[in-house]
Amino acid sequence: MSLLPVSEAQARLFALTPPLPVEEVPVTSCVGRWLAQDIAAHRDQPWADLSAMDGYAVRAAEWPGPWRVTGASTAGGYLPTALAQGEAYRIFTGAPLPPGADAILIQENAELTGDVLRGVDKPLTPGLHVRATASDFHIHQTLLAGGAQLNAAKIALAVLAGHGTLPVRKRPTIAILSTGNELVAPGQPAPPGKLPSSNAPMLMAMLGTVPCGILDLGIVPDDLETMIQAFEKAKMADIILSTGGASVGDHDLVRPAFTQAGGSLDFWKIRMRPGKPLMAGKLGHSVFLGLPGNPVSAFVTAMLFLLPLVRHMGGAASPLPVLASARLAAPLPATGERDDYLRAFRAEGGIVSVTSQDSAATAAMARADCLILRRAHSAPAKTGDIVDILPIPA
Ligand SMILES: Nc1nc2c(c(=O)[nH]1)N[C@H]1C(S)=C(S)[C@@H](COP(=O)(O)OP(=O)(O)OC[C@H]3O[C@@H](n4cnc5c(N)ncnc54)[C@H](O)[C@@H]3O)O[C@H]1N2
Ligand code: MOO
Repeated sequence: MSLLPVSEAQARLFALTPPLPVEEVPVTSCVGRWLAQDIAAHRDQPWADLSAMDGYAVRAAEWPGPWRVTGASTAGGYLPTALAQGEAYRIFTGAPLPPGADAILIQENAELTGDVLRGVDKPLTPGLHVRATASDFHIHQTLLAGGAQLNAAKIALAVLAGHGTLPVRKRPTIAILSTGNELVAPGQPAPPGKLPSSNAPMLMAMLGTVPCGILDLGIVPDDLETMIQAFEKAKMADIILSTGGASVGDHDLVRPAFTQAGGSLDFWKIRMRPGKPLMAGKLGHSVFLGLPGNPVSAFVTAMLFLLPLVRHMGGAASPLPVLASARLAAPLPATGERDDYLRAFRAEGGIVSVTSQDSAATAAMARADCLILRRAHSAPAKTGDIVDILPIPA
């Protein structure tokens, strides 16, 4: 079987399923979710000409007064009546200007004797310290595009626009199977021949950065029947995620177990290093993603396939990771048949690749804060060359 280019595999993975259905979610629970449609304003913001400062509402042309203070306007108070000539209103931040007023004399520049007000310092200009009606946004204006990811600022905007809930895509549920006879649960004794299972905790940490629900189905031994049963159980999730058993060895049973459980494989083996044995397919309504067992391979394939799949199912407009550019602090050798995703970190002099690029080298992986993408058949790279990188989310 020839190796599938990464971008083709990503496209085929997304083609296995449309984004999940839409649900209305309270604004306080929307962070990280993707909007299912454009969001328009239900109101003007500000709803009237509002004062930006504490002081006095006046006509700028009447500078420097004197004015007679005949009323007051407060945020949330009665709507002020119109200002007559020579009149000023006491006003506070966020309060509406009385009709006729066009500027705010801040109280630091005001001299008040009884109810007679005079201005000091610089003359007023119309509009000074006034937030004009709808200057932030106006009713019916489209404020947020479908597919945008909701962060704190976008949620604030939606609330001010009049929304209490927002239409977002459902979060995918993910069932994780850690395959391998050699594995023991985290923190358990690992006698010779055994190994703490680190992939599920690592993947759960990565999935903590995207909206989803996780079902850890634990360690599954390399036994065909048990593995088939594990797939049967995992079918309730939107995504079935396995690690290990993806390669060609006698104990690599994930593929046969998946197909015997009724799954249909869409692709296997990607033109990338690490991560070649990655596979994907469909089992019932679930998308199946089989990651290689080596921790570094599982990490890199999760960045390039698992997190993008969650974003795609969650309705993201741009589910793929975004490349950045960086300068190399040291040369890199030519690449071979596969795209290399080198673990690296950003230092003062540029990007430095970690000492070991072995796909089982977890200590080296833990020092990395980015991946350098070196496409297949690239010539050697020199110190100072600009390369593509994928920042690793904190
Ligand atoms: N003859 C060939 N051998 C291999 C090939 C190949 O093309 N021909 N591909 C190699 C590549 S590339 C990779 S990557 C690995 C992937 O193998 P598997 O997905 O079958 O993974 P396992 O053999 O089950 O495990 C590999 C390695 O990772 C450790 N492991 C597994 N699960 C976990 C876990 N949950 N936590 C921590 N560590 C885990 C496992 O003990 C092994 O050391 O295959 C190459 N072989
Ligand atoms: O492609 Mo494997 O993931 O190198 O180690």
